[in-house]
Amino acid sequence: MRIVDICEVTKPIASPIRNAYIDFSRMTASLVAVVTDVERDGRRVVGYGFNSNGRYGQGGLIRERFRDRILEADPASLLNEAGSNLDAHRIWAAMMQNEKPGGHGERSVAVGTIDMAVWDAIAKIEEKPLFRLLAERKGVEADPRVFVYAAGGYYYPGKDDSALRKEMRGYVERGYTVVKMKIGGASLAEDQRRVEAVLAEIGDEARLAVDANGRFDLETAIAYAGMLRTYPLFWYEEIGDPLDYQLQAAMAEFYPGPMATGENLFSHQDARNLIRYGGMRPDRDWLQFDCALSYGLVEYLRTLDVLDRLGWSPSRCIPHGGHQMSLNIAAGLGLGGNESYPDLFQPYGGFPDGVTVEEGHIVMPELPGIGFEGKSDLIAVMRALAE
Ligand SMILES: O=C([O-])CC(=O)C(=O)O
Ligand SMILES: [Mg+2]
Repeated sequence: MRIVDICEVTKPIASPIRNAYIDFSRMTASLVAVVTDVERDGRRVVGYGFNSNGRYGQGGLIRERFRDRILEADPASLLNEAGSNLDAHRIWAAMMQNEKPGGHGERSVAVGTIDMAVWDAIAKIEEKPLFRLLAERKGVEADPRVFVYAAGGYYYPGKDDSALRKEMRGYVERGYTVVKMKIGGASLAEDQRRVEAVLAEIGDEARLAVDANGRFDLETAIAYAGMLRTYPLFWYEEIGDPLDYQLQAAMAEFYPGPMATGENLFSHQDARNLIRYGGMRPDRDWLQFDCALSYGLVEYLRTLDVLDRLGWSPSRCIPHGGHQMSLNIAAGLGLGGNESYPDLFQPYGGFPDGVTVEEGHIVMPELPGIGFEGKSDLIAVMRALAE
């Protein structure tokens, strides 16, 4: 049993939207295939992965460094003890040889993308949904019913309050009970008007979360907190710079409601620093680390260990990114849910065909691997890469 090839292609996921920090007019994502010599059901097992939106494709790093380290390793060194399957932890170690610690940069995105494809292959070789395999290995019960919320509410040219309300109404009609919108890309007064427009639209049918994408300095963060805390928000997300733990800690004094952050922290060490120094409150705040951006599930398992040691339940994690990999982690390891972008970043985001949102939850279908084969537009793009 061995990995015979690793293919990467960088694909556009461009759109005219913007958040408080970036626009997505040139956004790209890496799509990766890990091709094995294993056959299941008369078909070669190929694992697939891609990176989340918000960081660009990683073709350079994947092709120049990480792919070759796996392909040049002794194939037997990448298998589990029994030699019956690939071992994600050993493959991860092969990728990360000769890499210094710290200064994570974006190699974490390249490694996370390959790691996703490795786990897809492993679960396919075992002929199980990844969420079942993860629960089994951890000795816990899987729960295929996962909370999901609708992320959107971006700024884009010509978008007025009525378009924003219509977008949010669409999410509520599709079964979501929590919707998210961007703030920090306009004046405070304008954002307050937008927030009030959305709250008037959704009434008590759904809750609203807001996301500042790390835009605010302390003064602005506090000014927004004074405005936002008058509404019953689901959370106030990524208020200041992702690495400014002191700012995050200070916000607890000004914002009693739930806060969320972590999508731009890319390692278990960074996650640990957030918990140590960021003043996050385990009874109400949310952690959004996204394995596809942060060295993959092998590293995410370390992050969950760190959280456990520091008294945090996995149910406080609702990852960023809206991909099926995190849906599997949520269903298998008891996360609090997952992000979803109902109208964005297709075909990569979303659910397998036929899966619908009901009362803010989806039920995972029993598909081998991560479940990409159940999403026809996505698997068509994936198979074009490697099958
Ligand atoms: O706009 C983005 O970069 C995505 C984001 O923050 C989120 O999904 O929370
Ligand atoms: Mg965010």
